[in-house]
Amino acid sequence: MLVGDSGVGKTCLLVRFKDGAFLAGSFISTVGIDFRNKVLTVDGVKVKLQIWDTAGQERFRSVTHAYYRDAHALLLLYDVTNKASFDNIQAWLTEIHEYAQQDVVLMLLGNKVDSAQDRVVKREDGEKLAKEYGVPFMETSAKSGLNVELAFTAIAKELKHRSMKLPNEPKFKLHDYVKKEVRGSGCCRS
Ligand SMILES: Nc1nc2c(ncn2[C@@H]2O[C@H](COP(=O)(O)OP(=O)(O)OP(=O)(O)O)[C@@H](O)[C@H]2O)c(=O)[nH]1
Repeated sequence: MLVGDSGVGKTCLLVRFKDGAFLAGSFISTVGIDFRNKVLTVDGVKVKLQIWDTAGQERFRSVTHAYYRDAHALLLLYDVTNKASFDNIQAWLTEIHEYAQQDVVLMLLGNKVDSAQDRVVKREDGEKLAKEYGVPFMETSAKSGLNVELAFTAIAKELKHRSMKLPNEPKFKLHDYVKKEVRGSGCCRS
């Protein structure tokens, strides 16, 4: 499930991952909740991800609360060009703590890194916050595609590992895996 303030790029991130495209132009806010499926092959095993895209707007909050309970993983986004969306991360984490399963897989994503000139949230601030809460962290761009595949693959690997629990398989380490992240703005393919 994708969560975070309105306008941080949740729908665009999902569309980039699902269709490999960027929704340029006018911003159409998600109403309530929507989902898309994508099948990934992870270590030779097919994993079907059902990805729920939530509305970031406050007025839909009661709708999204109802979905937290069934989520196996949450991608929590802020927009590196919008300080308020970063400042609200703690409130989102409180909400997640209240409504989601205790062992939910959680990852923090700083999106829109292609907009280097408009950046107001430093990479180190994202890293620091993620470290404080023990959450894996990456910077992404739905516009350029930077780290989008990697973020969803990391989640898929973790979920596959949890569901299969093969005795001889080494433990998958999500925190280590996200170190494959490509740094920079990744500017720009549409
Ligand atoms: N430059 C840039 N713009 C982006 C990126 N991702 C999204 N946007 C733009 O940000 C705006 C909001 O994107 P959405 O994906 O609709 O945001 P959202 O988080 O789904 O918003 P809600 O549905 O209201 O919760 C749109 O105008 C997008 O084109 C990105 O990675 N880079």
